[in-house]
Formats: sequence, C-alpha cells, structure tokens
Amino acid sequence: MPVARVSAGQAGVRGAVTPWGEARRAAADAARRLPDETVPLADAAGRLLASPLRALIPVPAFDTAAMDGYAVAGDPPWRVIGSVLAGGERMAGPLPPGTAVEIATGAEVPAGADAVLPVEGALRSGDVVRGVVRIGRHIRRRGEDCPRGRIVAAAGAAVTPALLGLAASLGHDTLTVRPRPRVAVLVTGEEVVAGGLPGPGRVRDAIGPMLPGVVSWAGGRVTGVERVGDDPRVLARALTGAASGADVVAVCGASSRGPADHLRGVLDAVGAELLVAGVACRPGHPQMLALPPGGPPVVGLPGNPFAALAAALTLLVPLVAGQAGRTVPGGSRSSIAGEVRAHPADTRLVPVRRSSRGAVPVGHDRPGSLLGAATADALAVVPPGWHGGPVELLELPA
Ligand SMILES: Nc1nc2c(c(=O)[nH]1)N[C@H]1C(S)=C(S)[C@@H](COP(=O)(O)OP(=O)(O)OC[C@H]3O[C@@H](n4cnc5c(N)ncnc54)[C@H](O)[C@@H]3O)O[C@H]1N2
Ligand code: MOO
Repeated sequence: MPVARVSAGQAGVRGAVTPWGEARRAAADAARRLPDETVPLADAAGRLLASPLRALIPVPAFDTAAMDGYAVAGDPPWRVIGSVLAGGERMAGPLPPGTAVEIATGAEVPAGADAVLPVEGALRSGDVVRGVVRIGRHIRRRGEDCPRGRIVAAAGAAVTPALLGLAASLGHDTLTVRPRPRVAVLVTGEEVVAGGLPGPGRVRDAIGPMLPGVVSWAGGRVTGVERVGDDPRVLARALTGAASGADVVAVCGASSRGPADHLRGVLDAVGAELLVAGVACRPGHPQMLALPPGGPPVVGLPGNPFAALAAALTLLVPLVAGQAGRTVPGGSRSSIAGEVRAHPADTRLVPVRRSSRGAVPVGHDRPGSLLGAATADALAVVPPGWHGGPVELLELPA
C-alpha cells in the first residue's frame, strides 16, 4: 500500500501516523540494496556469501598418503627405493612393481603405487619391507572429497570458521559477501551521559550501547556513536557529518515535539522527505523515517529506551536488512498466556517469554524501562482492538 509522503514540517507527533505493519513495509521498501563486497578471507568471518562458493581445485588436489608408512606397488616383499615427504620432491617416474618408498602423511603418492602400508604394520629388514595391504588402502585419491568446480556452499550461507577454512583449502584468497550497511548513531539529550553513575537530572545512555547488537543482528554495523546534546545547529552539523560514510543515520531522542526536540525541524530545514512521520504503536509512536536530499535515510528513534528498541525493530531493522540483502529475521505466532490489554488505536509491542502455555508477558514494559525487554525473548505484536487469539511474535536480538 502506498505510504503518504509528507515534509517533516507537515507532520505532527500524532499527525500522519502510519500503521505499524505499514511502517515496517515502508522501511523495507525504502532500502536500496548495497553492492556486494569482495574481501580478504580474514574479513569475511561472520558475513553471508553473496555468490555460491566453488572449488577452484579438487580436494585432495593430488593422490595423498593418509598414513605414515610405505607406498607400495605390486606384491610383497617390496624393495625400498627412496622416500617421499609432504611438500618434498615428487618421484620422477611411476613406482615399479615389487618396490616401495617411505612416505609421510600428506605426501603425494607416486603413480603406480597400489596402497600405503602404515608403519605399524610394516616388517622392515634392511632395504626390504613386508606387510599386508588392500589395493587403494590409505590413499586419498585426487578429487575424491570434492571435484574441481563443485559448488560447496550456496549464496546466502553464513561464513562460519569451518567455511572459511574450507574456502582456503579450495584455493580462495577472497570471498564475495553481502554488504554490511554502515549505521552512524547520534545520541541527543543534554541529560544523557556516557559513563559512570548519572548525577542529579542525568541518565545513562542506554540506546548507544543497545544499537550495535540490534544493527549487526540485522546485517549491518554501527560505525560510531556520537553525542550531540540538544542544540539544533549541533544536531544539523552532526547529521551532515554522519551522512558522509554512512548508509543510515539513526538519531536517538529529540523525536517528539518538546522544547528540545529538534529532529523534525532540522530535517524540515534541509527539505527531507518524511516517509514515516510517526507510527501507530506503543511504545515508539514518535519514531520516523526521513530521506534528506542526497543523503542516506535517517531513522528517528524515541529517547525512551524501550521505545527506541521497539522503533529500531520497526524501522531500522527492515531498512538495514534490506540494504544488506537479507530477509528480516522471521517472527512466529503464538497465543498469549497472561493479561494483555489492547490499545484502541495503536499496535502494542509487549515483551514476552515463550513457554509451552504460550507467550507469557514479563511486565516492566513502560517506554522508559528496558527491564521487561532484557528478560524477554520476543515482543508480542498486539493489534489495535485485539480481543484474544494468536499474535505475531517479533524476535528480540539475542
Ligand atoms: N506532549 C507530548 N510529549 C510526549 C509525547 C507525546 O506524544 N506528546 N510522547 C512521549 C513519548 S511516547 C516518547 S517515546 C517521548 C519521545 O521523546 P524524544 O524522542 O523527543 O526523546 P527525549 O524527549 O529526548 O527523551 C525522552 C526520555 O528518554 C530519555 N532518554 C533520551 N535519550 C536517552 C538515551 N540515549 N538513553 C536513555 N534515556 C534516554 C530522556 O531523558 C527522557 O526521559 O516523548 C514523550 N513525550
Ligand atoms: O511511544 Mo513512546 O515512544 O511510548 O515511549
């Protein structure tokens, strides 16, 4: 459904309010997918493959001894005519029948060898060795694990430590991975302090520490958290500064209409288009999504920390996930086991814990308190006027 677009100046805190589901879709629709990146293996850890991973070489790349012992040809006894070490010189010609070479695990088995006789089963006397072997035993044949050209992991697969090791063993120095959108965070509020015990009238910044995990869960990364106080000129300058080198700017606080809430005015002054001017949800209704001309999208998160989390899941996560080429981490549906009152006009986002009885509200869900969200594993999405029945559960970043 098309979303009404307004300038920041036209929109009030309760004016041009977008229904919750529509706001999420608008954020996803506003996301322009960023280009994939080709990065050295070490930088690819934890990313998602942008294209299928192919074997550039067969595995093993050559017939390989799987045991320390003797590579033997023909029937015993075998005359020992040399030795081959892993990484050492390969034999010039094929191993003649009735001969053997000492061989190390990982060394290339000479052509003509029928098997490797492990040293534990070898009876050596002078330059003659005896033992019992089965044809092909303890030789890993070239390409038997994986032929050259085979796809070993699909696009979208997570680059785990094992996959990184596999990529290296298949001959890759770099991997092409999905982009990780850069999110610059601006924290407004003269009363907000970054460390220690807050003095009178002050509060600790709870949103700056919370956002990196939310953003990386969505596939992005927070590049910096800057504190900007309540001066609109400082906010305007910081917005311009943050815009260069970021794919999204998230502004925390200053989203409402109070005397120190300047975000709407600053966005209006630069002619930003407001895609979402407010969302019909509790908490988090003053959140917004704006497109300043020539700059990255700006997401306004309310200053109340639980409202900021709810808003981040509503607008920031779909936007970042869309830029990263990911689908938004999926939710599920559940009945609610406990007392929840629906709001007549707004969607309520209620911290719950899953249980065999259904989703149990954990309480402490005031906009200013993260006590509930910190002990919950999901937010129950309670539609306006809800009278019972299963609801969507929105996963909380782990
Ligand atoms: N007249 C109205 N006033 C308010 C409304 C309204 O509809 N009409 N909505 C209320 C709701 S709901 C919210 S949410 C807040 C949103 O306000 P802002 O985004 O402008 O945020 P601030 O006013 O700056 O701060 C609100 C609150 O949160 C504390 N805060 C701010 N930043 C942080 C931070 N980084 N970490 C922890 N706490 C923070 C701040 O001290 C305030 O207590 O507006 C209501 N008012
Ligand atoms: O909606 Mo406010 O965003 O309740 O805290």
